[in-house]
Amino acid sequence: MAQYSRVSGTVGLITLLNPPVNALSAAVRQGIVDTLDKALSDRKVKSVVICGHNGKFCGGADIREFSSPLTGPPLIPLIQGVESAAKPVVAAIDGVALGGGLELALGCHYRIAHSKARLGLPEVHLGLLPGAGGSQRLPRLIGVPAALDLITTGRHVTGAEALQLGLVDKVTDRNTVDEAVKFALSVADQPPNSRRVSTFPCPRHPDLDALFEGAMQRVRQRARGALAPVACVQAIRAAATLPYAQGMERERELMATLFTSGQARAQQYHFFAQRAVGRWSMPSGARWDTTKPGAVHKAMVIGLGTMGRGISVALVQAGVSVVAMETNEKQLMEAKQAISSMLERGAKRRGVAPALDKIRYSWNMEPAADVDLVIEAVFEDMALKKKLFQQLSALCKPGTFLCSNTSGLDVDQLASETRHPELVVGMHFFAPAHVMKLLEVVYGSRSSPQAVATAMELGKRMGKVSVAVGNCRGFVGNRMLKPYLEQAFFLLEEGTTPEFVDQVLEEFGFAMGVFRMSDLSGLDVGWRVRKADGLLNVSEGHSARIRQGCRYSPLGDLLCEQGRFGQKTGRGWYQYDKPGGRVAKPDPWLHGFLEKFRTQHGLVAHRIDHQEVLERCLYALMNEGFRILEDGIAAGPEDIDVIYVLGYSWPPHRGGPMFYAGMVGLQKVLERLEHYHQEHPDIPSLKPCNLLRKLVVNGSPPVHKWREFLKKPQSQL
Ligand SMILES: CCCCCCCC/C=C\C=C\CC(=O)SCCNC(=O)CCNC(=O)[C@H](O)C(C)(C)COP(=O)(O)OP(=O)(O)OC[C@H]1O[C@@H](n2cnc3c(N)ncnc32)[C@H](O)[C@@H]1OP(=O)(O)O
Repeated sequence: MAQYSRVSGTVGLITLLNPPVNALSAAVRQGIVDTLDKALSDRKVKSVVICGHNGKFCGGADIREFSSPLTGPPLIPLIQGVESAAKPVVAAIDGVALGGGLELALGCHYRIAHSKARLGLPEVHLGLLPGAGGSQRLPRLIGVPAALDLITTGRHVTGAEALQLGLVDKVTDRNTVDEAVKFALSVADQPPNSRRVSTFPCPRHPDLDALFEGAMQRVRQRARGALAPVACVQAIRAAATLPYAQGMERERELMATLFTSGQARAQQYHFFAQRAVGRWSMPSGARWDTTKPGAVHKAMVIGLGTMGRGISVALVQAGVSVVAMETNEKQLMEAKQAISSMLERGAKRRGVAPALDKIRYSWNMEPAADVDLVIEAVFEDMALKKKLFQQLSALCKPGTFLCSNTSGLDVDQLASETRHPELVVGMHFFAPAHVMKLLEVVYGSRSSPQAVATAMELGKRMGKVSVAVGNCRGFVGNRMLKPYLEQAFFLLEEGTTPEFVDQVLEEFGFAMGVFRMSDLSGLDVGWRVRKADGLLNVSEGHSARIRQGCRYSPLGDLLCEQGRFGQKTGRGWYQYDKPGGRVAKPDPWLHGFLEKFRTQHGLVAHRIDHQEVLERCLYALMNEGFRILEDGIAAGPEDIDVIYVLGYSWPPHRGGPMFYAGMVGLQKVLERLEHYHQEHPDIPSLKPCNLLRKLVVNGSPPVHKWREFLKKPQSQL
């Protein structure tokens, strides 16, 4: 709804009221229509101010309403009504003006913003475009290049940046509504005719064709296969080349296509899933809303390789005092330099001073005695980590939380080395740790709810989306990666090439195919893990393609034995011009090696098509996702999907692997897995999981209903 009052004698004040973000629900839209009508028909009112309740202008259209038929006044004519008002209308922008909220402000004749307010058109992240005139008004107001940037990236700008762009008329650090009312009094006698943005000509640009071609190329590269960014560019092109009314018609057509697309559904699901994962629970019944996190003022990071450095930066930027520790003095100095420059670069980007005084460096563990939380990020070696946890347990003050950045080792084993296993949790960051938004918080069988709440809260402070998951090998993300990688290797053995597999996966929407990605992260990483798991030993009398009773591909190991570790050595699944080179080129040596391997193992290469590559890689991964749900390692499909989109570059417009399984159809996924498992009975990851069968038997319910079919995990406390 919207509240109405008359202030300062002649200003009609409309306040949008729909906590928490004053989204434009049907009731709010109706409220705006009614109150605007009141203001315009009140002869005492000379000008109008629109603001939002509780310091937030408006978070946009109410996304929850997108899945039901439209009720209440539609937004486009509503904004048109604001713009065509005969009395000046001023938007008082506090907090946020996003999506439909900013479009409403663009319909106002003046915009006054708080310097710290955030403005933006983030519809592209919901699979949409600014479809209430935003794609037509914004370029007319701030020019085509700036509009292309804001609309296709969906990025938010501060009030201060908005002033520079010409998006707002005035910025204030005082009370925005008071300033807007003063402003409204000052323009009360000025007819708003010349202030209607829809009547502005779109600023000219010397080479529109080149500009749009460049923009189209960029959006296609950034989000392969996503419809919304392309439609955004097309709509802005209409603004630049057509009269307003025709541009609006084009915007409507494009929006109608997007609105009903599976991609929009997937991205809106992802929006709510990111928020849903914050409402975590544990098998013991402990929950996010009944558990108080511990206070973390001071933390210690142990091990300053790439991960430890990024974690230190993320903590400092979140306002936590950090002791960064590394035993080797030379490495400590190198890390100090790297961390300082990361902090400086980050501060420059955010327009603040770098908080270099928030971090100090140590080559011994003594400072651990005085911190609230420790995150170890040492080499992925269980023996080393165990020793460290023993030492920490003896050194730290009572109540210090002990966290491991392990990407897959057993958190319970680490906890068992300490006097207080309840204080131990996994905090699995993703590289680069100060940039990537995902954090897997891993609870062991003895982790206390408070330890989990503390890690979850700390993740939030660092700007991350934290997902609480149970303890198992690889947790959620890396556990699911295993069958995916495995299939890719098997497909090479059976006849295809790394280039073809990567092409198929990149066409699906991954930024990088599995082999390109493996070259980037280093083939030796997986090799070391397989070695530790005893997988490199061939049992006597057995084929090299069978290990521990299952089909195994030694291809990755054979490349590592040749010193081919990927980009860093200039050779991997591809060749590079030099060690550290980034441009992957097909490698004839590798093709010859694959042929030799097949001959050696009596394999006859056969033609593998696009469908088989995609299905075997993705369905094996999804199947593991169903197993993870069945095992209670993830509480729901949203947790898995958020992990995959934010941590493993799963394309957001496909929602995440579990959502995608629902889109494909669970019945089809089951049938194809059955088919592939019949063809390859020695690959257990292709055997359809029971939960998948159960869901199919129960009519393939939509993803938000799957939790009803999951066993309630037993309390482990
Ligand atoms: C047939 C074809 C017809 C087509 C015609 C259609 C014409 C349509 C016309 C206009 C369309 C306009 C499109 C839009 O406006 S889409 C919405 C654009 N806005 C956004 O994307 C903003 C989304 N929100 C955020 O980014 C953040 O929530 C933010 C506002 C920055 C606040 O962040 P924070 O303080 O961190 O809080 P939370 O994110 O946790 O949010 C708090 C709760 O509020 C819920 N929320 C937020 N925004 C919305 C929204 N726009 N609609 C509904 N609900 C929203 C959010 O889910 C949280 O609730 P919960 O915890 O219960 O999930």
